[in-house]
Amino acid sequence: MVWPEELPPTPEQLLENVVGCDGLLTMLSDRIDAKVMDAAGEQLRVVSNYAVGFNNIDLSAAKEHGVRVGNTPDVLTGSTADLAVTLLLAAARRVEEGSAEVREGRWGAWKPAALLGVEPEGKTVGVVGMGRIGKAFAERMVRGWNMRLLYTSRSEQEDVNESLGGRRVELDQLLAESDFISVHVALTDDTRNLLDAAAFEKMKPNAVLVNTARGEVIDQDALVEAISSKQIFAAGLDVTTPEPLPPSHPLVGLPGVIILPHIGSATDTSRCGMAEIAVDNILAGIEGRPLRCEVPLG
Ligand SMILES: NC(=O)c1ccc[n+]([C@@H]2O[C@H](COP(=O)([O-])OP(=O)(O)OC[C@H]3O[C@@H](n4cnc5c(N)ncnc54)[C@H](O)[C@@H]3O)[C@@H](O)[C@H]2O)c1
Ligand SMILES: O=C(O)[C@H](O)CO
Repeated sequence: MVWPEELPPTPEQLLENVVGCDGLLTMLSDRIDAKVMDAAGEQLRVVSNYAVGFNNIDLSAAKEHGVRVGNTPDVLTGSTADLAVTLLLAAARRVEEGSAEVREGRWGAWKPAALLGVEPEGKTVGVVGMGRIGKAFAERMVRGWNMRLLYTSRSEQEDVNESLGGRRVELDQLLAESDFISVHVALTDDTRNLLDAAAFEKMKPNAVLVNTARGEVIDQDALVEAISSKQIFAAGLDVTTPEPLPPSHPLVGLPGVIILPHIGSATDTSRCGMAEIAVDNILAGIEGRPLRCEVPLG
């Protein structure tokens, strides 16, 4: 069956509707854990996530249940890196605030010091998590704006060091020296709330923070405080927790913050590429063939 509603199934609806399925094609709003796998039944062979991130799937439970897991890497790397650049520039140049002034009829006159922003040219960019999207973002910033590159990674990235002049550093150094910080780590137990109040204290007052990874990597209460107290300059977020963020949340409408509805991969090219891989993955899993893109279960 194809879920017919506009909104994703609730956890209860998911449990009811997976019964008897051989494969599940899931989205990041579907939490797939042992309960769901038990409800599906023993014939469940594959969970094919229509996303590169797979933090919504319990991999240990998948291993225990003999269920393979697929994801959709690469085809969305460029589009998501482009959106990180878009957010960086939009936050740095206060596009949201300016646009709101025009829309709401508050724009009085051109003034020399109105809506002053910060420029990336020649500054330092810090990439938190140098995976596929982190690299594509770093390439854009170093080649486009001649930036000095710092990054965190679980291992040294020789190609990044050689081709982009990158330097792998500890997170604290990245936070203290970067003018622009972009988050690209996968969400895991190690990266949840990686950027907390202590991290914001280390950042420069002119820092612009971008997150296109997962909302849970940033402590949002700490971010509200950091922006409100001008501890950092601005933030551009494609991801939040929860999604959608209620309109009453203090981050919504906070000057200096621009929030998008998780559209990093929202281009025809990326979404069609993701669909092809996700369909290939579920068919291969059901038929017992190797998945085109398989998530290792450890
Ligand atoms: N906004 C969107 O629409 C959108 C689109 C695509 C991906 N994403 C998010 O972006 C993430 C990255 O995608 P990708 O294709 O680059 O994946 P990737 O696996 O290539 O990169 C993730 C990187 O995080 C690193 N990492 C994990 N734990 C770490 C830690 N504790 N410290 C430092 N680095 C750590 C990994 O080593 C890896 O290099 C996805 O997991 C997903 O959450 C969001
Ligand atoms: O992980 C992913 O792929 C995104 O969040 C949606 O494209």
